[in-house]
Amino acid sequence: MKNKLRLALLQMHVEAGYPEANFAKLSTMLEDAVSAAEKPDVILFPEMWNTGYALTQIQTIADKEGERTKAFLSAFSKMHRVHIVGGSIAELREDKVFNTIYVFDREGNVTADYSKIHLFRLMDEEKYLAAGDKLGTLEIEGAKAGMMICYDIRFPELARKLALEGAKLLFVPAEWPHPRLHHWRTLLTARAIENQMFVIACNRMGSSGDAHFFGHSIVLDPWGEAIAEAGDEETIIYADIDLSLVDTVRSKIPVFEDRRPAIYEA
Ligand SMILES: NC(=O)CCC(=O)C(=O)O
Repeated sequence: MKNKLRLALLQMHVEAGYPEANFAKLSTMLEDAVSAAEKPDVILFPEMWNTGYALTQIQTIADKEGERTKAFLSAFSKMHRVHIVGGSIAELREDKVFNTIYVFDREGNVTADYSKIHLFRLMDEEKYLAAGDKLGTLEIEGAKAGMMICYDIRFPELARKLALEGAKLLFVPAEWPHPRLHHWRTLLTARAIENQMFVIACNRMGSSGDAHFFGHSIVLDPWGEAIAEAGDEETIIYADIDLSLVDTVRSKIPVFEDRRPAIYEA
């Protein structure tokens, strides 16, 4: 297992309803990320980056079976020998639209996928999107990791399940708007502390209609300390992490040995 990983989080503006503009923007930011003095091992970007929340048009603009996204990101990851946790896209599968992450390894293979399982009613997701029904697990350089999408972070039992399955990192693409910056930071920090794992969360920035997205993409270590955090501008943030810190924290405060699930789990 490779313990040291360099992460890049692409905090981008998303043009709601304009996949062409979003593919072009992502392409530019991806090129910037791999041109950095020290190339990243893993790249993450925001939720629904291809369409944004243009939900009334989503059936026509969603990516059919994710084919366009997979062709684009597979070619990029292979060319630049980089892992990609592909934000999430609106993906048309049969007649339903899912909010789906695809993961690519350094050879351009799709190694995992996850469709958001908790739909966020405040943004009308349940009216236009279908929910996934399986856990999001992946491996990066031999390390187990988990995926959750945005609203999913309000469900601590999901993050705990991923940690119990061995995840040392948790990837979270998001489109999380004002006024809930305090919730964003607090929930992500809690997931990192309680599960003693790295949390890597990439939010979009900018506005779409009445929704204003604050960015604040963040990388938290297993102590819950922010080791990189963006402001509200369009930017790329980088973080160098050492996965051995997960074992160090878990041996100092052995939460996973001390659990008493027989008392509090149904
Ligand atoms: N796209 C989302 O799931 C937004 C979640 C959110 O804003 C929240 O407060 O939860």
